[in-house]
Amino acid sequence: MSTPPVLAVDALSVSFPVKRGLFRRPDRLRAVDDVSFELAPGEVLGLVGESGSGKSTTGRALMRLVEPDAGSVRLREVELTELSGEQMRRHRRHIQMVFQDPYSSLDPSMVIAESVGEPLEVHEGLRGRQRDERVRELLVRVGLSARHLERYPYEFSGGQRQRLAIARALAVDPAVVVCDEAVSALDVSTQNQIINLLERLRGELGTSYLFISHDLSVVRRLAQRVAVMYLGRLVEDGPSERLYSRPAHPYTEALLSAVPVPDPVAQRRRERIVLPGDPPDPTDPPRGCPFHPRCPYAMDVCREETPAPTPVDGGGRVRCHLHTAGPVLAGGSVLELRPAARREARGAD
Ligand SMILES: Nc1ncnc2c1ncn2[C@@H]1O[C@H](COP(=O)(O)OP(=O)(O)OP(=O)(O)O)[C@@H](O)[C@H]1O
Repeated sequence: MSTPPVLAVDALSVSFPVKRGLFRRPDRLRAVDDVSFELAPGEVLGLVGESGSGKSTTGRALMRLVEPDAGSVRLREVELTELSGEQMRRHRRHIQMVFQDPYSSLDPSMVIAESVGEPLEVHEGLRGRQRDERVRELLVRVGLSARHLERYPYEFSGGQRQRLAIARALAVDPAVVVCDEAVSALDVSTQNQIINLLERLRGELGTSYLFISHDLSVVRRLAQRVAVMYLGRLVEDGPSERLYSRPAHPYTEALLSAVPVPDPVAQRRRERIVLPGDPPDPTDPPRGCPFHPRCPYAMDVCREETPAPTPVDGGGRVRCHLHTAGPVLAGGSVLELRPAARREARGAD
C-alpha cells in the first residue's frame, strides 16, 4: 500500500466579490476553481503559473487565511474546512506559511527571541529560558548564529530575514510548509542559499512543502512534482522530470519555452512560444476551455466544452482536449507538442 498523503486537497474553490459600480451587484471572481492535488510526506510540490492565476489564493485557502467556497482540505486526516476559528488557530501548528516578505511573519518591533519564539509560546506554552533555548537551536538549524536572540529584524540582510521566517515556520515542527514566492525577492546567490537550506531541512525533518513560484527554474531545483495553474484552474500536474521534458498541456509548454536553458546551442534551437493576448478577465472567463483564446492548438471542441482531467504518462493529469484526442494525433498518451503536432491538430479541427 502506498503511503497516505499528508495533505489532500479536493475540488477547492475560492471566489471574491468584485464591485463594478455603485448600483450593480458585485461580480464573483473565481480565483481558485475546482483545484485538487495531494502532497506526500517529505514531498515538494511546485505550484506555478502567471501572475493572477490563483497560486497565492490556493496557499492561503489551505491555511484558511481566506475561506473556501467549496472543496475539502484534509491535513493528516483532519478536515480543515470544518474546523471552528479557534480549532483552526490551534491546528495551524501543523501547516505553516513562509511569505515573499519576511515582515509578513516577523514583527519589526519584536526581538528575534520573541518573534521566532512566538509559535513556541502559543502552541507549546514555552516561556523564558526554555523558549530562548529552543530559538537558539532553531537559529543554528537555519544557519544563523545563536547569539542573535536580542536583535531586531532590521539588523539582518534580506536572506537572513528569510532564514528567520523559515525558523519561525519550522518552530513547532509542522507537517506542511506553504512557501509563497519565498525566494522571489532575493538575488540569485541568496536564492540558491535559501533553496539549499529548504532542501536540507526537508531531508532532516521530513517536512512537505507546497512551493509557490512564478519562476519555473527555481521550482525545478526543489520540486519532485509540479502543478500548473491557469485562470484559477490546474491545467496539468505531474512528476517534475516528465513535466519539464514533455509538457502535456499547451500552457505548460509555453511557460517552459520562456525558461532559459544553460546550454547556449540548445537555447538557440528552442522555439519560444509567445502566447497571443493577455489572460482573460477572471470575472468573465471564456466558455469551453479557459485557455482556448490563447492556445496555438485550439480546436472547435475547445470553444464549447470544458476539458475534464485526463491521466498522463508517469502519473499526473492534464486538462486538455488535444490530449484527450492524443492517441489519434500522436499515437501516445503524452503528446509531442511541436509544430508537426500543431498542424495535425489544426487538420483535425
Ligand atoms: N482579496 C481579494 N479580493 C479580490 N480579488 C482577489 C483577492 N485576492 C486575490 N484576488 C484575485 O484573485 C486572482 C488570483 O490572485 P492570486 O494572488 O491568488 O494569484 P497569483 O497566481 O498568486 O498571482 P501573484 O503571484 O501575482 O500574486 C487574481 O485575479 C487576483 O486579482
